[in-house]
Amino acid sequence: MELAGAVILFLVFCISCLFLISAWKAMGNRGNLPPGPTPLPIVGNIFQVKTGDMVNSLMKLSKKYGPVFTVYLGSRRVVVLCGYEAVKEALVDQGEAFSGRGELPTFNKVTQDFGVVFSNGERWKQLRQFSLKALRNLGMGKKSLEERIQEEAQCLVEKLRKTNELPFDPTCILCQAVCKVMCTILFGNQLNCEDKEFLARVRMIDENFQLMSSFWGQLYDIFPNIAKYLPGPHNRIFTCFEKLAEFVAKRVELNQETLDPNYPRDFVDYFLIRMEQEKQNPSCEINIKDLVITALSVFFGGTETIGTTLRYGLLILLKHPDIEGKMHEEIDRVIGRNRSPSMEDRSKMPYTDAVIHELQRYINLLPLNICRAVIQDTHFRGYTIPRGTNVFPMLTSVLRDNTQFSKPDSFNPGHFLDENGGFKKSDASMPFSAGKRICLGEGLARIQLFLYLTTILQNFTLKCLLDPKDIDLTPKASGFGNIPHSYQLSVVSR
Ligand code: HEM
Repeated sequence: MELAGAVILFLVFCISCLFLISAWKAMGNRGNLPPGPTPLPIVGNIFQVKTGDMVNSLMKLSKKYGPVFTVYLGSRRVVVLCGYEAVKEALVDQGEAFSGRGELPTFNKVTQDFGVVFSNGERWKQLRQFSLKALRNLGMGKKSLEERIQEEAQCLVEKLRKTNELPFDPTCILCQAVCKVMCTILFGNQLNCEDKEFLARVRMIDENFQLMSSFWGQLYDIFPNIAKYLPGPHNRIFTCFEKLAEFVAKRVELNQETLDPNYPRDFVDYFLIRMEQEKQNPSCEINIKDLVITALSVFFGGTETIGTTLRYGLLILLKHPDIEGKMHEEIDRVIGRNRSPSMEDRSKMPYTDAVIHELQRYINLLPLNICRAVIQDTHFRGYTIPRGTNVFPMLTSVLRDNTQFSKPDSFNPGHFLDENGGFKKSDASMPFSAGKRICLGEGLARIQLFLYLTTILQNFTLKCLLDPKDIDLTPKASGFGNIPHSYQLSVVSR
């Protein structure tokens, strides 16, 4: 018996060794892939790409291997692109080849490959076209939507006034304002935004963005097949996403029940009508799950990105009161104190415009971008990247590229001003990414950032409990997103 046991153990050992060696060989067989550190079986480049510090580890590796290199996150092969030139060449010059969406396991557990953000192929093309058309019909870039945001900006001012110049954490107030606008776009005006369930969902959006960017979120994104068995805060991500998906699915059902095809009220209505029109079209691949997941992605993606940019932005302005002062001066001169800021004002406000561009550059909200994939075998800078390979077109390396910005690590609105104080564009300013999958909400985000920030500063001066020199602008977590440290501020009426 003992001998039989030893033989079995020996066989298991031999088979495991063979498996590990063949896995190692397969990973080591680079073909004509870009260079990179040698991976270990199963855990890949665990010693080079540090969980919890993915962004910095990848930037360090680019110093050794150059602007295009390969790493293994567990057993997933990822080609990393660094610097404006490499990212632009891939996403813009070879836009079609790099237009696939790669994996983001923390999201994929809920979305699978449904919805506009994570679908691929013909289904993605149709979803993107559907979504853009619906947003345009709803007035993206038109006066009606601008008026809705102006109205919300005034509500925000009222709420800020009620703080009576006492210190508060701005996270919820800002997130709520943005979320209300996103809800009007997606679900019309029927939603009661003071409702407890709605407010709980708003908190979940922020909580999830923080969790996804934390050590645990990164651990799950690198080793989903191991992390799914581990207890830990990452499991909360899926509870929150499921609750958010339930909330959105309920709203979609309500829209279905009350739909009048002649009077579409919101994004969901436009989508439902288009789905009905395409019912007989055999090449239409879109179904109700695509609508729910698209609405969930826009609800989550739209709210959290703008909310965090505003929160981080106010913290940066607290550290730079001189810059806030110059914005006050421009707002007073161009808009005055007696009317609401509007998008027409922006072209007359080069300083404010430059500050907002610089805020987005410096905050660098999604440093890794959202993972892409190549949709065919792709020749790139002398290498061959096999079809389906995941790609990180690192936005951090573009927004902090020292060939494009004179002082990339400092906050300096001068990056976007010419010698006469006029606004100066920069091709490397791509917080919304570039190419065929460029952020669908760029226009909407730019309107909201401009209107909220100018309306806040038209009415208030920002005050902090700390001395500006003690304010820490480094992110408290940097993974999927860059998350600012928690802080309190007070707003003093002007
Ligand atoms: C400050 C605000 C925002 C930032 C920094 C931002 C950034 C990004 C980035 C970097 C991507 C990935 C693009 C790529 O794959 O190359 C993206 C995709 C996307 N964003 Fe945004 N975003 C913002 C606001 C919004 C808003 C308000 C919406 C809602 C309409 C939105 C909807 C989307 C969608 C649907 C995609 C997926 C597009 C696709 O795969 O075709 N985003 N965003």
